[in-house]
Amino acid sequence: MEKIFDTLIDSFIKDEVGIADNFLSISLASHLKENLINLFNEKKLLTAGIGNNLIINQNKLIRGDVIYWLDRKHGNQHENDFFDLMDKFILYLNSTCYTGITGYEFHYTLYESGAFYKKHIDQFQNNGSRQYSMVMYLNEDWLAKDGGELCIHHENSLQNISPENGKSVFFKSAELEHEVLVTNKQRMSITGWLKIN
Ligand SMILES: O=C(O)CCC(=O)C(=O)O
Ligand SMILES: [Fe+2]
Repeated sequence: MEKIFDTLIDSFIKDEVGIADNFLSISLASHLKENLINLFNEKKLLTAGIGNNLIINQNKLIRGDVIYWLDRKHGNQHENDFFDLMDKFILYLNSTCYTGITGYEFHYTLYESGAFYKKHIDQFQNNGSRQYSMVMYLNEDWLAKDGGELCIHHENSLQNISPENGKSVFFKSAELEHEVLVTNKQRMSITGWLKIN
């Protein structure tokens, strides 16, 4: 476990964007994906930032994903295994990097074919609690032609990261602009933020 945490943290320190393949075990990734598909079929995934229809329609020009927040209160075994993993990661991060993270939030995310999320940063203007962004992908056999890369806008370059099953990406929420390029296939993930409250 610690080896995979080190991979994520070391690459973050070196490159601003941490990447660890197989951060989620094959079994945890497949259970979480099954949860996500069930929630989607039950129509529980919704547009983020619900407001009136005008806002929703404006929002769709910016982001086309639908989401559902994870919660230990759901009593779902696999969701709880995921939170156990995140608790271990945060303990490790706080003890090795003195990050002082005190909380987190994570949602399931689904992009239908044709969806995207335009360039943005993850910290809200009126709330600086989000410190680190973390995305974990749930897509088996992702091919280059499927698109849907996470594109990181570094100062002088672009970095495209394909959303392959089990991969985790980790970066500072307030600093890095990024976008999700148009996906040509249904694209699933868990997205979240490590916070200081
Ligand atoms: O799914 C991704 O690769 C990134 C998603 C993202 O940027 C967000 O939800 O804020
Ligand atoms: Fe983002």
